Amino acid sequence: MAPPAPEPPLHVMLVCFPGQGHINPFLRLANLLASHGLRVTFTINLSTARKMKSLPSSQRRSQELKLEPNTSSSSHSGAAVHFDFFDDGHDEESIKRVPLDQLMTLLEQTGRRALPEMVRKYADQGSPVSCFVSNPFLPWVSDVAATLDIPCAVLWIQSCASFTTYYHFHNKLAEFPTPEDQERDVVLPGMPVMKHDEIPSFLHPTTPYGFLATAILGQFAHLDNVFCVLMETFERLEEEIIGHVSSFCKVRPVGPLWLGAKASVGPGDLMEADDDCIGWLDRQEPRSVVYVSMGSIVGISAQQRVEMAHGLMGSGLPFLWVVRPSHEEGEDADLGLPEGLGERGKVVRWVPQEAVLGHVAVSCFVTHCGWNSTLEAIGSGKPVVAFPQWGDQVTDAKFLGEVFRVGVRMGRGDTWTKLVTREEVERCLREVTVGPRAEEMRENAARWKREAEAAVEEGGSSERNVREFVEEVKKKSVEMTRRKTETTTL
Ligand SMILES: O=c1ccn([C@@H]2O[C@H](COP(=O)(O)OP(=O)(O)O[C@H]3O[C@H](CO)[C@@H](O)[C@H](O)[C@H]3O)[C@@H](O)[C@H]2O)c(=O)[nH]1
Repeated sequence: MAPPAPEPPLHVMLVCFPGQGHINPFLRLANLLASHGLRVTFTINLSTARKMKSLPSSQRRSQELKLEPNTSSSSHSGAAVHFDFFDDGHDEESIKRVPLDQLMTLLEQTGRRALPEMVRKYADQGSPVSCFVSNPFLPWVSDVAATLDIPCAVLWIQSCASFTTYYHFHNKLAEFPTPEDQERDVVLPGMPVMKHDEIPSFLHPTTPYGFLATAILGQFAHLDNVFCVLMETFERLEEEIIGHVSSFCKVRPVGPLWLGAKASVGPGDLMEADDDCIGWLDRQEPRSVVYVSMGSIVGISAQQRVEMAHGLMGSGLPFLWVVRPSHEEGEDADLGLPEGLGERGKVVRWVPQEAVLGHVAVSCFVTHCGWNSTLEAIGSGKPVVAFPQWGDQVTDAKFLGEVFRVGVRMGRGDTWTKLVTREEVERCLREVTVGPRAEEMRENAARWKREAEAAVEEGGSSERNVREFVEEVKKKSVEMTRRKTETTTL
């Protein structure tokens, strides 16, 4: 008699929002789950996927479309990361012109139709979807999952501090700044007191991005639909806050995903990296270079670029600066940087950031404090100059400076309109590199690096949480199959 056919691996479908800050942690989670023997389907809108795949395979970090998991075990037949895309009716160029609020609606309309079709397709292929992992900007995914009777988790890709702040705001559990009292402090359990410009700025009454608050808060209205919140953080980093959040919500800190996933993240970069930046770093003295990057979305004004340039030059330190024109200026606009800038520094449009931060030549990181960059700095043990612009970045900056104690904050208030002068840039750079607290910041950064590595090692808190999540998905899958069998036989 022929042996029974092997069971297909559990199948988890990750639904990602089209932004670099989302794609990176989602791809990292995809790799990680596949290394635990799951089949993972990474789903995103087609026009974004085209940009991800079009990158040259020679690029240092973004290798070719990665279909095999980073696993040493061969026992998980069929386990891998697969890609599947839903058509949003746009191409790579036209999607860039869709305003963010309209993009949200477009993704919901096209995604709501496409996901059930994909689920049917996989069931027909003998690889039914056992679990969805949704994105905080796509709260409707958990509705779709509920309609299909498939369990759904969410990957929260910002800090637990931001999570609890949004939660308390959504549920009206604390006092927040109001139009009448714009400078009110915010007091939340397990958190240091936050000033009005330290809460995620979308929650402030003066924000021009109210629709983003609505989108993010949508996740909290759907929290009952998800059986667990995977979080891109680690227990030691936000111990007290995670402890408090665990009293009202099932959270599993699984980060830093970039350290845990170990492998390259696949074809995630939406921009092409400079070919020579690592070679350039190799030619610099150890612990000498200032690395400057404002992530994938933030563009600083032309005037601010000039101040930054003079501040960098005035510091006398070599620098690697990732800078692009702002969205309003357009991709091809001239950066208008002062002459002589190239003598001590290298100006590029995109780098393989993990490799840059891990390079021995880099001494500190001037960052906008997106949560991915924050965790990449923490996991690389580099002190920071925090230059937040909006959203969770201002909260992350507070934690980097005052709680993790690995840096200083540059500029306060509305940095969109207020200029941070060249003198201020220089002063902050001096403070983190040679100032009286520089050594202490370096030691703290080195300690956080060790903590981050310990969290993702075998038996570490994040590694354990991933394993327990996989077990939970298995149990839920068995329950789901039993429920469906009972329904069919009735
Ligand atoms: O030259 C570069 C610049 C950036 N990166 C990567 O791009 C990602 C950027 O992510 P992040 O640091 O989080 O910044 P944003 O792209 O600005 O992220 C958005 O999404 C994040 C997650 O929700 C939020 O925390 C931020 O506030 C929001 O701006 C990181 O993984 C970086 O390693 C590169 O690889 N090369």
